[in-house]
Amino acid sequence: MTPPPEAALQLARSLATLRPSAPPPKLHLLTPDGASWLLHSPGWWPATPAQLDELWRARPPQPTLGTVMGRAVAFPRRTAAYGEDYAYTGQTQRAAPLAAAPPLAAEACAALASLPPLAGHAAALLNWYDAAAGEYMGAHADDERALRRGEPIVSLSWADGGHFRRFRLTPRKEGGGGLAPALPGGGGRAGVAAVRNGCLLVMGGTTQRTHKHELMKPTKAPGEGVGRRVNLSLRCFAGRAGKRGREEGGEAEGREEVKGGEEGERRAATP
Ligand SMILES: O=C(O)CCC(=O)C(=O)O
Ligand SMILES: [Fe+2]
Repeated sequence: MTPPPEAALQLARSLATLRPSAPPPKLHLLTPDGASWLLHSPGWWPATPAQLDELWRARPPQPTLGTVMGRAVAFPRRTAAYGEDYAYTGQTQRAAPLAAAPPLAAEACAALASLPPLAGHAAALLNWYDAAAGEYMGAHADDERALRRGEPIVSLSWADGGHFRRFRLTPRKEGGGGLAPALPGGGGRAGVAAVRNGCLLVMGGTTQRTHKHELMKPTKAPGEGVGRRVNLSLRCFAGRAGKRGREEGGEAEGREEVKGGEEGERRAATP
C-alpha cells in the first residue's frame, strides 16, 4: 500500500491543533502514488448564524466580470480577494487588506497562516453563492503561474444551517490516472463531497495538475436548492513561500499577469 504523504500528515496534525475539539482532518489519496491528496474535516470551523449574516453583508453588490476569449462574462457568484491581487480568467481581482475581510474570514486566515506548513499563504479569496439564484463554480484547476506549485490550497465553507453544496474532484485527462474516491456526503458518487457549514477541504501535492474541482450547480433537493454559502480559500503565491517552499529549492516563477492559461480556459468553458 502507498504510504501516506508526509506533508499531508504533517499539515493534518498542524491543522488539528487549531481546532482541537473538531474532527481531525482525514486524508484521501487522489492518485495511486499519493502525490495528490485531499484533507477533509466536516464541521471543522463553523460560522455562527450572526457570523454568517456578517459574511453575507460583505457580499459584493455585483458579480465579477471576467474576459473569456475576448468576451466579457459575469461569474455566476460574487467574489472578493484579500491580501494579494489574484489574476484569473481574464481579470485581476484587486485585493483589499486581509484586515478588511469580514472578521471570521480575517481570523481564520490569520490562524491558518500561523501554522508552519502554511507560512506564505497570504492570498485569500472569498466566494459567495446564493443557491436559489443557481450560483456555482465550474470545473477548473487552480494552477495559475502566479501560484506556488505544490503548495496546498485550503478551503473553508460557511453556510446556513442545514444547507449543503456539492464539491466535486474530477481527474484531468492529461493528469496521469487520478482517482476519484467516494467522499463523505457524496452519496457514493465519485469525487463528490457534500460541503456544509464549517467544512474544511485542503487540496495538496499535485492535485491541481491531476484533477479539476468545482462547486456543482445546485439541484432543487431539500437543503441544496436554497441557502447561502461563503467559501474562503487561502493560497500561496510564488515569491511568498514560507520556509518550507524555500527549503524545497523551487524558484519563484514571479507574479506575472496570467493570460487565460489552461485554468482560464477551463473556467471559461464553465465559468
Ligand atoms: O467554493 C468552492 O468551494 C470552490 C472555490 C474555488 O475552487 C476557487 O475559489 O478557486
Ligand atoms: Fe478553485
